[in-house]
Formats: sequence, C-alpha cells, structure tokens
Amino acid sequence: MLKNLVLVGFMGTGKSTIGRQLSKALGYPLIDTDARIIAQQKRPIADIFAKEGEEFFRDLETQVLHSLTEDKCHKRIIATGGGIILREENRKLLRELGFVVWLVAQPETILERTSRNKERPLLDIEDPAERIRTMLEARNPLYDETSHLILETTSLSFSEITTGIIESARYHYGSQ
Ligand SMILES: Nc1ncnc2c1ncn2[C@@H]1O[C@H](COP(=O)(O)OP(=O)(O)O)[C@@H](O)[C@H]1O
Ligand SMILES: O=C(O)C1=C[C@@H](OP(=O)(O)O)[C@@H](O)[C@H](O)C1
Ligand SMILES: [Mg+2]
Repeated sequence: MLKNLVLVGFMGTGKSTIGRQLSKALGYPLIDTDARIIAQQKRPIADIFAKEGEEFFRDLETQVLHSLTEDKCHKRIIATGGGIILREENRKLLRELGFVVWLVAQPETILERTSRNKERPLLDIEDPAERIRTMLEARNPLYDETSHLILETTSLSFSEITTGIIESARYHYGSQ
C-alpha cells in the first residue's frame, strides 16, 4: 500500500484503538491527530476547549492536516478526532492523504463507549444521548463525502475490523 490509511468517524467508533492495531499489524507509524495536538499544546483537549473554545481546537486540527500533507510521507496510519470533517478544507486534505475509512457504530454503543471517561468535552454534559443523535445527523453526510470505505463496527471485534480494513485497502490499491 503506497498511501496513508486514514480513519474518520464519530467519537467512540474506535479510531484511536483501531489505529494502534493497524499500526502494529502493518508496521506503519501511527499519527493520532488528538495525541499530536495534546503533545504540541502540552495539555488535555478538555482544557483547550474550556480556555480557547472549539474553533481554536479546529484550527489546530487543520494545522496538523496541513503538516501531514506537506511532508508527503506515505505508509502511515492517521487516526483523527471525530469533528475533523466539519471543515471543507479538512475534508479535502483528508482525501489527499490516502485511503479514508469511516468507522460507524450505533448511537447506544457510542454512548456506552464514550461514557467510560470524561476526555471528550462535547459529550461531557447532562444528556449526551440526545447530543450524540443530533451530532450524528449533522455529521454523517460529511463522513460520507470524505470516505472511500464505510465500516459498521458495532458487532465486530478489533481483529475483524483491522483485517477488514487491511483487505479493503489492498483491494483499493491493487498490488502497489
Ligand atoms: N469494536 C469495538 N468493540 C469493543 N469496544 C470498542 C470497539 N471500538 C472501540 N471500542 C472501545 O471504545 C472506546 C473508545 O474507543 P476509541 O478508540 O478511543 O474511539 P475514538 O478514537 O473513535 O473516539 C475504547 O474503550 C475502546 O476500547
Ligand atoms: O467529535 C469531536 O468533535 C471530537 C472528538 C474527539 O476525538 P475522538 O473522536 O477520538 O473521541 C476530540 O477530537 C475532541 O474531543 C472533539
Ligand atoms: Mg480517538
């Protein structure tokens, strides 16, 4: 596979976890855009949202995508944050980076997985179930227009997801 493998999808669909597994399975380095922002800013995402607000965080995401497209490196796994597709500029950059996989899970599963910790400021509210539904409605068309492959993960194991992505990417790129 020549290009990068890019994971997009809603919070809790497994982008960071599957990113780590793909990185191990293929021997490609992992770049998690959230982890890169946390390292650059030397503070948690919740702190960035609380002090500078969401748009500042979105600017940081766009900067990370620009640096990844400009370095012209290939054969990396890029796990993104769930809101990275909100900007048209980002959607274009993501497709330039490589094969874009959209991980999907049912709203109830997303709620269960994201309620395990308080790391996601957008869901750290009284009624996250309702917010998940409205955000999914707004974002799903954007994931759809950005991605080359959609994968429903709700009832799949990590290894089934990882194997499915590798097989689809190989098929997409042929024997490259
Ligand atoms: N297919 C899956 N089956 C079971 N648990 C999962 C699955 N995908 C993700 N999880 C769990 O959901 C939580 C959120 O996963 P994470 O990789 O952080 O998602 P994201 O980066 O998309 O927000 C983690 O506890 C992870 O272990
Ligand atoms: O969907 C979003 O807007 C966000 C998703 C988070 O990443 P994960 O999708 O990895 O949880 C993180 O970037 C931030 O809390 C905002
Ligand atoms: Mg993540």
